[in-house]
Amino acid sequence: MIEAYAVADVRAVEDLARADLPEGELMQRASRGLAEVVLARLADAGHRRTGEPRVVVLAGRGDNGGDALWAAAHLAHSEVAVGVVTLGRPAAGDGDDADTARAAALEAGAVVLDGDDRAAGEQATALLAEADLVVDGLLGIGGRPGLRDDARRLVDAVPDDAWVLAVDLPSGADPAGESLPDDLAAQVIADETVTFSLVKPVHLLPATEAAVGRLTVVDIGLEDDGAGEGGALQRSGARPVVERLTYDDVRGLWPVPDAHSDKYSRGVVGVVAGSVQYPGAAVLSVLGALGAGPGMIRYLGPSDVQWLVHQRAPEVVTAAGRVQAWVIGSGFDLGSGESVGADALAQRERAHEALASDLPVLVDAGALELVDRLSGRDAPTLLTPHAGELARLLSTLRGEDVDRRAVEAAPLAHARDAARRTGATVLLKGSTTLVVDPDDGVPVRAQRDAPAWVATAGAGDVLGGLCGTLLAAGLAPRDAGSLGALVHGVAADRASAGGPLRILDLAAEVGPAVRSLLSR
Ligand SMILES: NC(=O)C1=CN([C@@H]2O[C@H](COP(=O)(O)OP(=O)(O)OC[C@H]3O[C@@H](n4cnc5c(N)ncnc54)[C@H](O)[C@@H]3O)[C@@H](O)[C@H]2O)[C@@H](O)CC1
Ligand SMILES: Nc1ncnc2c1ncn2[C@@H]1O[C@H](COP(=O)(O)OP(=O)(O)O)[C@@H](O)[C@H]1O
Ligand SMILES: [K+]
Repeated sequence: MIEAYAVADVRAVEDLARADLPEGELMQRASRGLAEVVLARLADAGHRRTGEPRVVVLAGRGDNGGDALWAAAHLAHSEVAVGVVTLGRPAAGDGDDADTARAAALEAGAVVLDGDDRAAGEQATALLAEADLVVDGLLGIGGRPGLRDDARRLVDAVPDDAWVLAVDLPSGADPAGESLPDDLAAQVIADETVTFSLVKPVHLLPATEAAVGRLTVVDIGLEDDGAGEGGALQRSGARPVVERLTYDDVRGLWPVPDAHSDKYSRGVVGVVAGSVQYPGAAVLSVLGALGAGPGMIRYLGPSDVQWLVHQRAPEVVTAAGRVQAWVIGSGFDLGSGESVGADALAQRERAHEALASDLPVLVDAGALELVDRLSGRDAPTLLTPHAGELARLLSTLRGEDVDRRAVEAAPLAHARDAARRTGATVLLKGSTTLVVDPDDGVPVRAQRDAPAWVATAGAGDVLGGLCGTLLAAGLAPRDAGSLGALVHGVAADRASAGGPLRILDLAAEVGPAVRSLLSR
């Protein structure tokens, strides 16, 4: 599991650690670790042009700039050609003279330019044009989202083929990971981000993760080292606010049958999905559920759709009976007004019954409009909207128009609001999928496991079925949603293998994905 801590907690942990250490020690550890990563990337050489490697370090006025400036000094000592552009007066480390790091970089042979000076600004642009690797030390966890014009001019001058390595986080990104900057161009888009001991929400949440690139964690000694006393993190009592399941977590969470299992104890999934208009969604929902290994599937829906489901999955039972969790809504066409047909009415009735039951229910797509049926529901409930569906759901809940773009600009806040208002767990789909519990104190899960090729019709239907099997096996909605998203992503990766994928292939890869994850 990867765990991220809120910025205020990170500062408290760092303060605790600093109290036991010589002045400036944490920044020295951070900058040395950072310089080592730079040296390793230069050695990788894939992104290097011919000739001697040129590193340009952008250093802002805070401690993020201090880290970058000290790293520049270490690099210059390692015979790397380093140019530094400062904006404002960079800090030089806890309690140090503000000029020490700058002087150290100069003395080690780095070219240091004052980016606030107009003439030097032009030199800085020329220096950047030749860079193989750019270290972004403009803003760290003290940064407000967005970049000022002076910083932006420098960032705009970074060549496309330079490796952009952000210190702690890409400057301009919201450290809390809550929102996109107003102007998307006003942030650094990093190839890699080097952070120090603790992962922060910016690194895992959907509004900011895409700008982070590859995440590398350098240990500066904030966590328990196993030597007995407990590290600053443990002593602070800080709890993570965001979590990400990794492949190694699957074995501990996945419901694996044993000698005492039978089809009922493993879990029967009831699927109420599809319509005469969208029959395929029923097939995909059922195949997603089957891939995850349920005890049994009951499919309820129009007889033509049942027939289609049976063509693909003869083991599906279509008679009513015992169920341990429901999956409702994929491919619904519930109709409205006078145009409601008998099939649509019957589907609506089945969905109402599922929501009125005391069984876990996964509510997808068309069934999300039955939101008024959620009030008073105590049983586990997992809503699985994409951004557009969440905007519609919130419009209904708030009684005012919520735009899809508003959801995309601040995904976590919107998912949290929907979870609070409905009392359900909300899984918001996207390239990073969020799973938000209605209880604010529970860490949010943020999964990013799928290739972008999976953004194709039907992928969500498979996900719903897959998560439904996990609910029927007894997993809580947060575990079912995040584990389901992980496995869905791995299956998509296998089906894609770097190219376009068909949804039936994705569904067929769910079982093999589980097998490979369980045998790690
Ligand atoms: N505190 C510690 O013990 C450690 C801190 N470290 C580094 O210190 C960083 C945090 O340093 P700071 O707290 O100084 O914060 P920053 O380095 O993020 O800088 C904040 C400064 O930038 C200004 N600013 C904020 N947003 C701006 C914007 N959008 N445009 C222009 N100026 C803006 C602020 O007014 C403030 O002066 C971390 O990210 C990390 O890189 C590391 O050295 C590890 C140890
Ligand atoms: N750019 C992307 N990268 C990775 N995964 C994505 C991306 N866009 C969407 N997804 C995933 O694809 C699936 C799409 O589901 P959904 O929007 O419900 O589609 P549909 O309703 O057609 O099945 C979700 O699992 C979502 O998380
Ligand atoms: K930075």
